[in-house]
Amino acid sequence: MNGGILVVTAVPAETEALLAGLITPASTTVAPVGVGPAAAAAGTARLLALAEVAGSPYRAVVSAGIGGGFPDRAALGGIVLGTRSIAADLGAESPEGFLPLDELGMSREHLGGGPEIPADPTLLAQLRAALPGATVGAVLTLNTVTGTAETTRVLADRYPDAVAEGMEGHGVAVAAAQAGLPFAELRAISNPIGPRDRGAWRMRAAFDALTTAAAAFG
Ligand SMILES: O=C(O)c1cccc(C(=O)CC[C@H]2O[C@@H](n3cnc4c(=O)[nH]cnc43)[C@H](O)[C@@H]2O)c1
Repeated sequence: MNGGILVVTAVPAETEALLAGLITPASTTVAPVGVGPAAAAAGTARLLALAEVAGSPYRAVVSAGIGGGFPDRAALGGIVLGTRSIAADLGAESPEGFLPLDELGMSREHLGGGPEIPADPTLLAQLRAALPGATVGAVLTLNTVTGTAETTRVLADRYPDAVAEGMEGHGVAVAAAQAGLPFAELRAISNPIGPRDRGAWRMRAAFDALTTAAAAFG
């Protein structure tokens, strides 16, 4: 869509939930690009490049979908807006703890967008104004869904401002950064981060929240 926003999700069900809530569908493209940061980065970069080649580049990119919420930081069925998207397992272990990619001595040109990519302030402000009930904080991107109390505690301690986790945000952010486009991340909380417990999932509430939140994209 010429000059429109590109909203990418992991799976078609998330795309459909958002499409059901758009007010002006002509100004927003919603598309599934795959699960995990690699698929999300590759799929988003391809869509951005195709639009550029067609002479109708997008003006902004949003990573949207369901996600896990840190207990007491983000409510089930609520919406989270990311202040920054963090590649929380991209780096190196050491006896002193996790070392993020930018602390491994590599030159900046090899870091892509870097292991932490901030949301565009103007785009985030627009989304916050449209979604005043949203929880705002850092969103982690992980290749592995957190499933133990220990990992939950480690991540919560390492990132005190993190409110949610997903598997795509940072990958989408890298594609947006490399295309020079504003980026933001939106997550509807489907499950608490912690010991694996399918009984605690609230998928219907999260998908309904995505549909309601879609009005923020126009
Ligand atoms: O099998 C499990 O234990 C499990 C727990 C949570 C999510 C899944 C998924 O397969 C969904 C991955 C999909 O949804 C996003 N998502 C939703 N909740 C989380 C989460 O707690 N941590 C990370 N990602 C989550 C994610 O962005 C993927 O697109 C399985």
